Amino acid sequence: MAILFSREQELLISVVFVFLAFLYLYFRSSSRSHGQSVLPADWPVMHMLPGVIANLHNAHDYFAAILTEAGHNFRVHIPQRHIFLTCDPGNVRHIFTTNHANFPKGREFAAIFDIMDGGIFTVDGEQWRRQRTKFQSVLSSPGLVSGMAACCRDKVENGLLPFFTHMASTDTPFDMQEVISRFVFDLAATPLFGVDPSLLSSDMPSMDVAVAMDTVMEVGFFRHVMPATCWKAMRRLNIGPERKLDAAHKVIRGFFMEMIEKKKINGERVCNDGEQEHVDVLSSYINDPDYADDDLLRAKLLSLMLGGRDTIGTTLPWIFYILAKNPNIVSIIRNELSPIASHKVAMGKSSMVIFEPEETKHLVYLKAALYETLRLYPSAPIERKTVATDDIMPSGHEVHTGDTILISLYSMARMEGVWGKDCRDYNPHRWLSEDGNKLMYVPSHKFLSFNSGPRMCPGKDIAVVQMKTVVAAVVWNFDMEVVEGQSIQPKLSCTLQMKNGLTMILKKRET
Ligand code: HEM
Repeated sequence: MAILFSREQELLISVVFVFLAFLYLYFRSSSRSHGQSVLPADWPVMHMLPGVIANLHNAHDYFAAILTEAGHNFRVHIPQRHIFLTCDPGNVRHIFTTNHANFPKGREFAAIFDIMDGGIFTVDGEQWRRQRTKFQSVLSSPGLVSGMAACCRDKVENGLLPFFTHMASTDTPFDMQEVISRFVFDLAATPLFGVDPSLLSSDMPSMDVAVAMDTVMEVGFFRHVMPATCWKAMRRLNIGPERKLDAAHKVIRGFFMEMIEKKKINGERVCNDGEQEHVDVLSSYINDPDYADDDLLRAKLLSLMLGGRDTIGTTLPWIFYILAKNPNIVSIIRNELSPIASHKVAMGKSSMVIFEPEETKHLVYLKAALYETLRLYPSAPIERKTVATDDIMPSGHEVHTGDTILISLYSMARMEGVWGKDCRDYNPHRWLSEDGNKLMYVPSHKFLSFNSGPRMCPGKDIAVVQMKTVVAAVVWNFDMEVVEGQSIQPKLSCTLQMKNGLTMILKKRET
């Protein structure tokens, strides 16, 4: 009886939320005047939830507007939750480094990403430490990182460039985000399983697993914003986004179980980049007693797959979009690539120039352009932490046990107080030393795109190598154009994918 009553109550809460959100939208659209405060009103019962929901379609810019007006920190009060929203670098250093033990991800975070529960992204404390140590030892194994770099180079030469050449020769517009999504799926899965799923191939197979992974991030965003009782009620009733997520979970589970079963039958396989063979990551995990449980193994592998796939897959379309709009920056990148390319052409290599990972290592401007993209368009635009015990932030704000802290990376990039008056401009020069020969040191609590402190991204170096390989090859061999009339905006998701994709036309360059 008690359980029934609780479900009815949860459903009622959901209906009331939706009703109030619509009501608020209606009044807002007819009442907001220019110059009015963007800070959400604190209503009885619903507190700030109606204001937050009314601006959800534009959440990241809305948070940036709030934090600009409020001075880098703001308390968001919604039913059942106290949220401290910040983009203050001093607070970030405190949360991620100085007092990081007091700011775990927390159980609610694990519940939100239940398909990954037990994987490195959702656990804290000793469980996290063990997985981090394991992953770092796998990454440090001789040949794995160079194998990942080599696999990327190989896929650029045999997958991405032939596809682009075909589209360019027929003047056909295509969705760059979808093509990159196929490419990074293969890029992340090949070293993980030792098998190339070949999503980027001429027959363009179904992307249902990649789409299911995107759904986890989209519904994850919804769960972050909604009071837990609301999304849990929807999950029990299997309605709305929760219904979509349930279907996505089934697809993901099926894919990972298939890969694990194949591995058990076929034993250790290798990722072959044509010249050398490299042992895959799954082979290093499959006989480890910490990973004996299949569900846990799946959750842990999914975390690694998302770590490599979603991040690079989100960043590359943004950089192509920005470069297509900034021909002057493309020219500077080409000037930097030119000595390497001329050498290759003089050696009589094919008309399509591929830059080896070793060759792009020292290219400073290319790296500055990548970092500038990640600054303005961080692949994880929001980080979330929980407060373990009462604390006082360097900004003077008090936070209390159980509070949620949301750190808006997207907003931090848009704060004049952090990045200067031109913070909203795309300007790779801000990363360069005066003589332009070196990259300036920027602390990770200010440039948080790869996280900061003990949980800093362990894949950063390999990610930069891979992205440089892709961007150098595309920029050198093609001119890029964004098809007019598109609305380019972030999707409502935990990653900063583009909502409507990115339709582009490429033209082969005569070099
Ligand atoms: C553009 C590329 C990348 C970006 C921007 C990026 C960013 C991040 C961020 C922000 C986190 C913290 C996430 C959180 O705890 O909420 C993270 C963690 C992590 N990343 Fe990356 N990442 C990138 C590429 C990669 C790659 C290629 C790999 C794998 C080779 C990887 C593996 C991981 C892992 C395992 C963690 C968890 C670390 C921990 O919790 O201790 N990342 N990354």
